Amino acid sequence: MTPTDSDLPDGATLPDVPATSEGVAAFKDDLYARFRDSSLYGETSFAPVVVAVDGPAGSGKSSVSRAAARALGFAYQDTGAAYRAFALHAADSGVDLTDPVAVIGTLGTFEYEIGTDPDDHYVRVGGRDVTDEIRTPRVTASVANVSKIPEVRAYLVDLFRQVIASTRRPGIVTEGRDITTVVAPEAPARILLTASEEARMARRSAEVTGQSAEETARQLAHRDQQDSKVVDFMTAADGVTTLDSTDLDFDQTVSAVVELVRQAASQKG
Ligand SMILES: Nc1ncnc2c1ncn2[C@@H]1O[C@H](COP(=O)(O)OP(=O)(O)OP(=O)(O)O)[C@@H](O)[C@H]1O
Ligand SMILES: Nc1ccn([C@@H]2O[C@H](COP(=O)(O)O)[C@@H](O)[C@H]2O)c(=O)n1
Repeated sequence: MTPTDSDLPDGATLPDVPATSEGVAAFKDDLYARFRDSSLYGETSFAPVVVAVDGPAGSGKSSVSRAAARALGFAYQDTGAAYRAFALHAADSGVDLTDPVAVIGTLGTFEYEIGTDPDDHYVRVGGRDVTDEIRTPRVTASVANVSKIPEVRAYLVDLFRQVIASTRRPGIVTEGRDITTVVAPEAPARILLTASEEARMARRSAEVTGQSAEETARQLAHRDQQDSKVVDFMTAADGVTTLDSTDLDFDQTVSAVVELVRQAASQKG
């Protein structure tokens, strides 16, 4: 939706929209900066700029997307958190996770909330904070049982789109496995974030304690293998830019994502 002066604080006005694409990009940067620095998010009615990020386990989707969202003044949505939270909810409901009908039956009682502020990320189910619990090996090992069920995917894809539509920031970085292809195929910036299996395993091993590097690597490879039967997140779909972070450090990877978003904004402008 085109912004108008009524979207701004009393007395503030929007500058004239410049005629060139570079001018439009600069205009948007200026606009985003205004909203990033203001408390106006609650009063805007812009369609958010969607940045879609997919990739395999350990590629840096969550950490890089969150940092990029912070740098851009955008919201951040971790969709894997919803699959994890739903797996926890279904297990806590006492159903057998290998029984799809029983699992689908628990969707009706799944009360999910996610914090999309990159500086205040939380996940709640039924009002209970499960931000840390959904990262436990028990949940990680069980999540593929629910994420492979088409009815669960359809329900969560709808939920992700609602979160995107309800953001009050100028944009939202949404990451997962099927964001570039299913959740937001029309997003102006679509990125497949990859890294070699060795790099991903080494990064994941560095953060996991209490388990051998071999076991961590085995679990990561197993999860990718299970997940890739359901969605293809190893090859970039048409129009999706591959960003290989194998030889980039964390900050370089975040900068590369931000640059891709700026390029996409200027092309659209
Ligand atoms: N370019 C990079 N260089 C070094 N470390 C990185 C880089 N990108 C990410 N990391 C680190 O790799 C680890 C895994 O990243 P992250 O958890 O964001 O991956 P992910 O793709 O979300 O994984 P999963 O799908 O399993 O949740 C983190 O410790 C993160 O800080
Ligand atoms: N778009 C997505 C996101 C996630 N999944 C499934 O959830 C699991 C956990 O995701 P993380 O990003 O937190 O690792 C993942 O292994 C997938 O099974 C998905 O299917 N689609």
